[in-house]
Amino acid sequence: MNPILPPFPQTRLRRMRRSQALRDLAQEHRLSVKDMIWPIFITDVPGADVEVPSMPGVFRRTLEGAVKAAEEAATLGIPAICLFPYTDPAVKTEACEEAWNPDNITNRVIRAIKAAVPEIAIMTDIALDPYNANGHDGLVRDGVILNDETVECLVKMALAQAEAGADILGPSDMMDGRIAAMRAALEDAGHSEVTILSYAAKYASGFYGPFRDAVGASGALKGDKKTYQMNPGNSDEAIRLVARDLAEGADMVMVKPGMPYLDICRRVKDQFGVPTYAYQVSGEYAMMMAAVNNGWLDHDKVMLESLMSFRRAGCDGVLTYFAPAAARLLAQG
Ligand SMILES: NCc1[nH]cc(CCC(=O)O)c1CC(=O)O
Repeated sequence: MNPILPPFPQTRLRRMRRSQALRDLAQEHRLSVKDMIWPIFITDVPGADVEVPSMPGVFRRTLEGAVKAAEEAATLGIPAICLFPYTDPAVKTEACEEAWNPDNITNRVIRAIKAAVPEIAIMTDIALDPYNANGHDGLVRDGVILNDETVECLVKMALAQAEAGADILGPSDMMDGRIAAMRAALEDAGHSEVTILSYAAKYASGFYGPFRDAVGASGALKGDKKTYQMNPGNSDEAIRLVARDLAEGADMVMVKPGMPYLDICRRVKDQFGVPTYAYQVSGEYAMMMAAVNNGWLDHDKVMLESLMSFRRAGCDGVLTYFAPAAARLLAQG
C-alpha cells in the first residue's frame, strides 16, 4: 500500500474521527459473532461440573449442561462450539484407550448435541492429554514422546469423533504426519465431508496453565511439551508447519496462543490466504479476567478490543472463551 498523503492542512486525519457516524464509515474491520468458536469444558465426573478457579465465569459442564450451552450458542448466533473433556483420573492410562472409546464423554456429548441442536457445528480436540496418565499429548516411552505410535492413536480418536458426528476435527497434538494419516483414514471410512482445523502453529506456551486446570491435566503433566510444541522464538517454522498441514489435507489452520502471536496470524494469512484462526487461550482469558475482577480493566472494552486484534491481524475467526459474552454485547449494537 502506498497511500497518497498530502501535507497538513489538506490532510487532517482527525476529520474522519470527529463523530461516531464518521468513525463507523471509516472503520476497516468489524467483529461478528459468526467468526467465533466457543470452547467449552465437559465432564461426567460427579461434582466436577463447577467453575474453573483460574477461569472466572467458565464452568465445566455435564452432558445436559453441554446441550444447554449448544442451545445458548444457537440462540446467540455462535456457529460452532469446541469440546474439551475433563476426565476422571481413573480412566487415564499410559495407552490412552479412553481417547477412542465411542462412548467417552466427548463422543456422547457430540451425539447429544447433534440430536438436540443440529445446526451448531461441533469441533473436537484431538490429542491424548485428557486421557494420558502422564498428561502429555502423545504416548510416552522412557521419557520420550513417541510420534508414529501416537499418530495411530490420534487416527482412532479422529474416526470415533467423526463417527459420533463431529463437524470439525481439531488436532492439537503437534505430532508429525497426523493430518495426512487422519485425512486418509477419514476418506477410507466414508467421512470425506469432515473438516480438519489443524492446530498448525501451536507454541509451547505458558498461557495454557488454566486450561490444564480445567481439563485436569495440570497434576498429571510430567515435564514440558517443548519436543512437540513450537519454540516461541520461531516464526519461519510456523510457515513451514502451515504449508505442511495444508498439503496433508487440513481445511483450516490455527495459530495458538493468540494475542502474543498476532504477527504469526498475519504472516499465515498473507502467505496462504486460507481460513486462518487464532485461539485466544485460557491464560489470555485468565489474565484479562483477573485484571477485570480487580477493577483494573473494563471487561467489555478489553474483551472487544482483544477480539478485534485478531480481525486486524487477518484472522477469519477466533476460538474464545468470551464468545457468549461478546455475542451478547454485539447483539446490543
Ligand atoms: N492438547 C492440549 C490442548 N488443547 C488446547 C489447549 C490449550 C487451550 C487453552 O489454553 O485455552 C491445550 C493445552 C496444551 O497443549 O497443553
